[in-house]
Amino acid sequence: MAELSFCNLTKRFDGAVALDAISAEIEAGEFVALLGPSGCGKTTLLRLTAGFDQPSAGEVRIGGDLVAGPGRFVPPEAREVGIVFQSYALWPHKSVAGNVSYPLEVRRVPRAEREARVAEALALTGLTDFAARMPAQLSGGQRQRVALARCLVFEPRAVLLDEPLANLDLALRASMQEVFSMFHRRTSATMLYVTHDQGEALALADRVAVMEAGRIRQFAAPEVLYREPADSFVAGFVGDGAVVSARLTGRAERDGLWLDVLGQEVLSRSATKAPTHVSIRPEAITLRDEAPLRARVSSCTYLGGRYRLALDAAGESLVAFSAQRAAPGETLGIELRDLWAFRDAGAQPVQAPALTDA
Ligand SMILES: Nc1ncnc2c1ncn2[C@@H]1O[C@H](COP(=O)(O)OP(=O)(O)OP(=O)(O)O)[C@@H](O)[C@H]1O
Repeated sequence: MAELSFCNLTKRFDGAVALDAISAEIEAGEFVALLGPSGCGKTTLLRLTAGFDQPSAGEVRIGGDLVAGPGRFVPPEAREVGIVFQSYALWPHKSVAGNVSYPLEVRRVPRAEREARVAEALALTGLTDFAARMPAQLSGGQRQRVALARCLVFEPRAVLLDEPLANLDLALRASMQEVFSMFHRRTSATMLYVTHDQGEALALADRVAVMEAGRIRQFAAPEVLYREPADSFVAGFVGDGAVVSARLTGRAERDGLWLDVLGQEVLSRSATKAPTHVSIRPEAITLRDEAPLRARVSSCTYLGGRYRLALDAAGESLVAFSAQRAAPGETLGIELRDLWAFRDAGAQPVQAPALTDA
């Protein structure tokens, strides 16, 4: 049974739709990221799950129990979910151990058990040596670990995290990502993690829900989002690369469709027989001097170990990787392979005229 489930979940603020009939299921122990641009409804979905807001329509279930829906609303304190905010929200006058112990005191857990569980939670988050410190004496990363320890100590059914790393610098974000991963592996907690940072979502989550304008555009494993984006929005928002229009040549094979892409006939993977666009990831472009498709280098950036080339080819902007530096203005030959084709809502598939051997 799904641990968290949303059915036609809708939230309107003064008539404006923030969440538009979302349905999704999250399995016990899954780490799910909600990814999307500012204002797409990520925090609203988290707040409805926590019980800080009531839905305008639809249902939220936790562990199969209806916690919000027609005629029913379970308040946040009775939902048994842990929440980690960007702002840490620690008690400033309690020590680290005091903060972590608090949820157990509220639940009237006996002292000996409380002390054992606090020690365990501090050990799991690497805070044992900081037990007696006050929050003001900690770094941002350490404070966030206290917030995590405080939420795992009462063994919640699910942990909700709202941009927990947004206040930390880049190096600390990377090391805290490892703390979250380790925490998830060791506790098998169900986690719902809000971020607008695609790197964070792809690195941490088992599955990512890509949201836009109150809807989920695609809910899939990171590798699937990258290799098989459902539409132009997902292809553009997740990972590097380009989206260009494609035309059917009418030829199909067991492992794909032949499409006219930038004037070349390219075998493409697809889930639909009538695609309108292709996603061209940098790995799908091979540089080859004698290739007939010509591309002009518009910029070259060193990434460490390889170069990222921004290219113009047949009026489209592409991205390729190269082992060698290239000069802006230089012309290169490129080959396309292993493209992913999809149909964009509203776009009509087009049949290409027969390609001639140029
Ligand atoms: N209390 C509120 N009153 C009115 N409108 C609200 C309220 N809370 C959110 N909204 C609106 O609902 C929409 C979704 O907001 P939400 O905070 O869920 O987005 P988000 O994806 O979390 O964005 P961000 O990444 O900027 O935090 C936005 O248009 C926002 O302005």
